[in-house]
Amino acid sequence: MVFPFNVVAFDLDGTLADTAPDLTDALNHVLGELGRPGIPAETVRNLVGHGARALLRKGLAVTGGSTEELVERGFPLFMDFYGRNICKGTAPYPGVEAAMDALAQQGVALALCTNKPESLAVQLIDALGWRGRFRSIVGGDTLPVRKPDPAPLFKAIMDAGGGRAAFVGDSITDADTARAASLPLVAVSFGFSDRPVAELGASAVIDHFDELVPALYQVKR
Ligand SMILES: O=C(O)COP(=O)(O)O
Ligand SMILES: [Mg+2]
Repeated sequence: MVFPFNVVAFDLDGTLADTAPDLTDALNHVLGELGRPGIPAETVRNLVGHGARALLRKGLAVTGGSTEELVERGFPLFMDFYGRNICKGTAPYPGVEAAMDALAQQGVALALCTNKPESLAVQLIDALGWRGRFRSIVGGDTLPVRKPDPAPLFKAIMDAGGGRAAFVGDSITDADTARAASLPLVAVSFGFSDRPVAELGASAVIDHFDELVPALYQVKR
């Protein structure tokens, strides 16, 4: 059977890898520098998905209040600390490399569409040894707009060669992006969603990456 998609685009944080430990360390480092208490990784999981500034803004909000001045003060500290510690506690989700191999064997091009700043996304993909797997990488600052605007997803797909495409993600941001792009979303149930994944309105939900290829056959359009 011919594979139903030419390009599969992936979100990064909470989809390909559990980045919460390193994001938490970086956020707590910055909060400490700004005189705030740290917050646990379980809370941080619910704050990721709208980019680094949004993470900082939400981290400040739950530890005493956020101002744009504090966000701007903290942002370079976050970029510096996280950049130096980006892959210490971060772990790929089980089966993700086998799933990427299976897609590549079908001739599918892999694209990355994350709200992480592009430089950090490239750095993390490099650290995970995945640079050769991705035909395109689009971050939250690659274009003037970020997810849930569909433009970054379209760019990631076109840069990867275009054609029939599906998106794989973990959060409401990804669901809104896929909807805006009129593309199918496969949602992962193990990511950073701040609400039950069943409520995202995804075309399919997977609990393990072994289910990705069958799910893509099922959602083909
Ligand atoms: O919020 C972020 O920094 C990135 O999150 P994403 O990879 O899930 O888009
Ligand atoms: Mg995500």
